[in-house]
Amino acid sequence: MQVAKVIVDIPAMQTNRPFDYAIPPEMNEKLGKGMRVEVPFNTRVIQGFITDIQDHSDFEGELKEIIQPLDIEPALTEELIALGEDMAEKIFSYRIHCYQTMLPTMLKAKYDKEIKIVDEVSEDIFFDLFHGKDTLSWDEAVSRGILPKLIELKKNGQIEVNFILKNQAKSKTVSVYHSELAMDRLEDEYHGLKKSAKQQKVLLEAILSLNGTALTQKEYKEMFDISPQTIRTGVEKGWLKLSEREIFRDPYKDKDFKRTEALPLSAEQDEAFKKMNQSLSEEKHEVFLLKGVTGSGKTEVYLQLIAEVLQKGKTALMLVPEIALTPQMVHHFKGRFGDRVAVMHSALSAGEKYDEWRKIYNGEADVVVGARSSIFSPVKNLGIIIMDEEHESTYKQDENPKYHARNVAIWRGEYHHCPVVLGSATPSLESRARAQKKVYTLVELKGRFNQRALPEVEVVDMREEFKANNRSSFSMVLQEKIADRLTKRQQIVLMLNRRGYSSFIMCRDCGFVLECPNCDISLTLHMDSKTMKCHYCGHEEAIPHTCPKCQGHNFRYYGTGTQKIEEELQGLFPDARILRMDVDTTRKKGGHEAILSAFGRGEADILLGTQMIAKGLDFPNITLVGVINADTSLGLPDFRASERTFQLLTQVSGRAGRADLPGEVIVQSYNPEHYAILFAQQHNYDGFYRTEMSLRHKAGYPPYYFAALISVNNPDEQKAQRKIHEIHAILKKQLSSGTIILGPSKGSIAKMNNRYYFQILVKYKHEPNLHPTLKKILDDSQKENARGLYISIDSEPVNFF
Ligand SMILES: Nc1ncnc2c1ncn2[C@@H]1O[C@H](COP(=O)(O)OP(=O)(O)OP(=O)(O)O)[C@@H](O)[C@H]1O
Ligand SMILES: [Zn+2]
Ligand SMILES: [Zn+2]
Repeated sequence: MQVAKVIVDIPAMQTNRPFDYAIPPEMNEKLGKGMRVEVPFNTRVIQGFITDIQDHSDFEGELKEIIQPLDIEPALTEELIALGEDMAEKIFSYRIHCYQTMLPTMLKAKYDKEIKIVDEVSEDIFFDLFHGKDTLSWDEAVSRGILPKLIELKKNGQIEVNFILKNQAKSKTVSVYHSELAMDRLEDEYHGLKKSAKQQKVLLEAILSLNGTALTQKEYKEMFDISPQTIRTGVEKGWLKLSEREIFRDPYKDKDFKRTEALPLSAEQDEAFKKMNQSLSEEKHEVFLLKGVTGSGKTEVYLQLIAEVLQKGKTALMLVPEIALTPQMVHHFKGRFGDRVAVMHSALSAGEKYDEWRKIYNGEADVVVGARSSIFSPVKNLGIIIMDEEHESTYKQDENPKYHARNVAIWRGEYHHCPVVLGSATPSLESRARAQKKVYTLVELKGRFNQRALPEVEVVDMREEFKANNRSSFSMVLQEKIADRLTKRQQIVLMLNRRGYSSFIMCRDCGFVLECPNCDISLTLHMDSKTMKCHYCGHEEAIPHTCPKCQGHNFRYYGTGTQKIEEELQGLFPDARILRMDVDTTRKKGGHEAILSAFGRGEADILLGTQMIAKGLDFPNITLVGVINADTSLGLPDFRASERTFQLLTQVSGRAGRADLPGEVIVQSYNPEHYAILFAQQHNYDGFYRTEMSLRHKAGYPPYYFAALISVNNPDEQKAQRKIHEIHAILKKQLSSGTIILGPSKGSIAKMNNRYYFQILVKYKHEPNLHPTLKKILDDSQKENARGLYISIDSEPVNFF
């Protein structure tokens, strides 16, 4: 009898191990590891993943039988099965959660499926199994009990399974407006307008700058503040044409990518390349920290390493922070490797993501470029894993399973005996410290490509500006430099640092601040929708006109949003063409790309945005970068605040002067003597690293200590509190004296979605007892879990107090 080990879909400690199921005789030799199956569990029928197949079971009682397979080929590779097992253990997660995270949404959803013949089959099969048709519905195959036969056919590559999208027939389009008029015709219209036709002027300017690009009404509103009414006027006057645009569209699908060839490497690039290529040819697992200043040409080194890997018939995984999946990045990879590249980005629909996943699964793509979750791509025969901007906190998933893509990358690199390259101009302290200890191999690119100079950085003391009666958000020197670049027709990037920063309103009379009724935070003001929103639970309400507490009418609006800054900037420079990039203007699919491409084409003089503009941009004409407020991220109650600020300033400064024209950076600050700002000014990563390390050492923070954050939440504040004290007592008893237990304290947000949060932070250097103790706590709390008490453990918290 064949026995399948199955991880069932019940996320609980007791079920966090494989259960044995008998494989019914007709499915003998057909089922395989990684396939999903339906199994009976207690009185229910649930799904599960087969993790192994054996010929006996140690289970004493009578084994239940597998009901039916849910796949006709494995959804998970053997590698991913093993990875999920290790991962669950390390991060205190459930194996079922880890496995589910690895799969594209499409596979998990309840779509109708059909089986299609894709290669020649025998007459018997065609007539008996498929009843003389090319396709067969999944449900029919199940009810006729022929899945085992189909598994065989799938193995031979004769059939494939397709999802039937219910809404496929429905149009997935939105209305967009574009202009088909020639430039000079539009110019004529523009000059023919009456002085009073202000809105129409704005519209024509926008149309001119868009150069035929089609936008939705909403995009017009958000990018240019043009009302739907004005759009209608534009249509009536024949300036704009209405058409339909697909919403779910792979923005890169129809593009032709110009093929590029490998560029001759600089001496420094070549040296770095050779070092890493060494472990490629030795098929050795080694983790490299590629520390290369902004503009040093890391991308070309990545491309050439990947080319080597492909030459050897292997595959490559290239991770980038989501936001860096710009057309530029995609161009680099598609341009060099063509159709062999699968790009996984959030702009794809579930169906398109599944298509890319399948391309990878079937080995039709051998280079995968994608954000965090693509670290689980089912690539076989990996030759290299590269993680660009390795310091980015988006590589850590905040929700369960709380994994860090860097750790997963290293695990997979070990599995495949291949190198892992962590690249950054501003490596995380953790990685830099590991390189120091020779756990990682440090490879450096110290200069910019072509010996271009790093930009000159000037720090402006905003307290002095205030004293000198300058109430504007822009210092005098920044205003001068902007004016200068505008006349020289060079481009400017302005960053508003809004980390941990939001707009809210306060009553001037009594100090009342509007808070979320469900959470313990103030509501954020959104001018575009004219509402107050909670960023945690989504609660939304109208902007109040009277104070609920004192009935006053004098509200003060706090938090200078990008929108307000834009208005101020436009006031100072009425002729400047400004593109704004923030959460509001990029929310929709492709918004990010549209803005950046427009800027790249020179359709605007100034790109004004939040920290999302700091990364990856490589535009030759940017000669001035301004940071409007360097300090907001310093004030955060987060031990990484200085590190984040240093990284952000260094990254954004790095956008200036990347080509022939030299760059300049103006950093405005109220703490101009802060070391994070000074080291960023001097482009002195090593100095920052040393200073910050000694501070972390004194304070007992990572990377000197490891940390684990245990958090408890319950709708009843007292229950949650009681539990956290219980846990505290256990930890005190079990852990050694060298380990620091902080708390219990209220969560960083004490109340979220009507649940109360309490937490304990454990800091340790070597604590063999921690893992078993925490596992036991989780185990014992299972029964309570059912009553709405949640315990969660983050083994590598990114944010804590
Ligand atoms: N070998 C080369 N030959 C010609 N141009 C190169 C070469 N290497 C890099 N460049 C050019 O130098 C510029 C900077 O390179 P790249 O964008 O890769 O920098 P980076 O190290 O990724 O910087 P950042 O960390 O700021 O993103 C790019 O315009 C790139 O095209
Ligand atoms: Zn809320
Ligand atoms: Zn009031």
